[in-house]
Amino acid sequence: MTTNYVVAQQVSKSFGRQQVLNQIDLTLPSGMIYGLIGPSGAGKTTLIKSILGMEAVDSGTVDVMGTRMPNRAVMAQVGYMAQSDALYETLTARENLKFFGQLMSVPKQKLVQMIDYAAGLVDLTSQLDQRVSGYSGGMKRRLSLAIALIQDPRLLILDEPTVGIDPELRQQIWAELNKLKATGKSMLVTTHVMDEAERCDYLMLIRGGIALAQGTPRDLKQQYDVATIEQVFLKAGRMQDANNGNR
Ligand SMILES: Nc1ncnc2c1ncn2[C@@H]1O[C@H](COP(=O)(O)OP(=O)(O)OP(=O)(O)O)[C@@H](O)[C@H]1O
Repeated sequence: MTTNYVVAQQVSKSFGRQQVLNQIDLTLPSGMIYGLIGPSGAGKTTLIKSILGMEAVDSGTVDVMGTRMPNRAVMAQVGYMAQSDALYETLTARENLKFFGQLMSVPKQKLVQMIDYAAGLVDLTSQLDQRVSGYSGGMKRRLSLAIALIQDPRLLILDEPTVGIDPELRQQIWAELNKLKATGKSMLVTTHVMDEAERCDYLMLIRGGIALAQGTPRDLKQQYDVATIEQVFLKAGRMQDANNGNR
């Protein structure tokens, strides 16, 4: 049976006079990679934070794992990788992983195994005992991803996980995300990288807080009669601008 890990219905949110999310619906079942694409300022991070219960919505509802959000216990079960890295720079990567693992109540015997697994996944095994202050931007990003995985979550929410990560490692990370998916885990991923959008099972195109289009990459390309998601993105944007101009 397919379970819905996330069900967001008619979510709206404003900051002051600016409406950042306008009646967004999003359903994320188990075993799916769901991509959120949209230009800078479209509302992607605000939507993610609303789903996590970190941002209060003005109207609409969000359920995660069948529980109405906000809910601290459920939030703690979600692997979340924020857009900016929240790492302890004076600690080593291993110490960071250990700290966050303990915070997430990972059992002691499992923690050592999970640190090895997560570090291997992001190719940081040989640098695990270096201080984070000496890490490059891409290494920090990879460590943040490892931390999001440390408690072996069923749901991962990743805000631009591959920014600053070189193409080869990005391939490896996507291969691993697909493996995680095959075990029934789900991922909600924001990205600016169009070839990553093509790798998602399902996409929401969001612009100015409005879900312009939703569907599988193949459906979207058919719907807009174009060859790539980048072209879908451009065409949907132009159509939105034309509609706004007509109002
Ligand atoms: N706490 C806040 N207070 C006021 N405005 C905010 C706040 N957070 C976000 N915004 C505004 O809401 C809009 C959407 O921001 P959001 O970060 O959700 O966009 P985004 O699609 O994630 O962009 P990016 O791809 O650049 O990360 C932006 O105009 C932003 O300035």
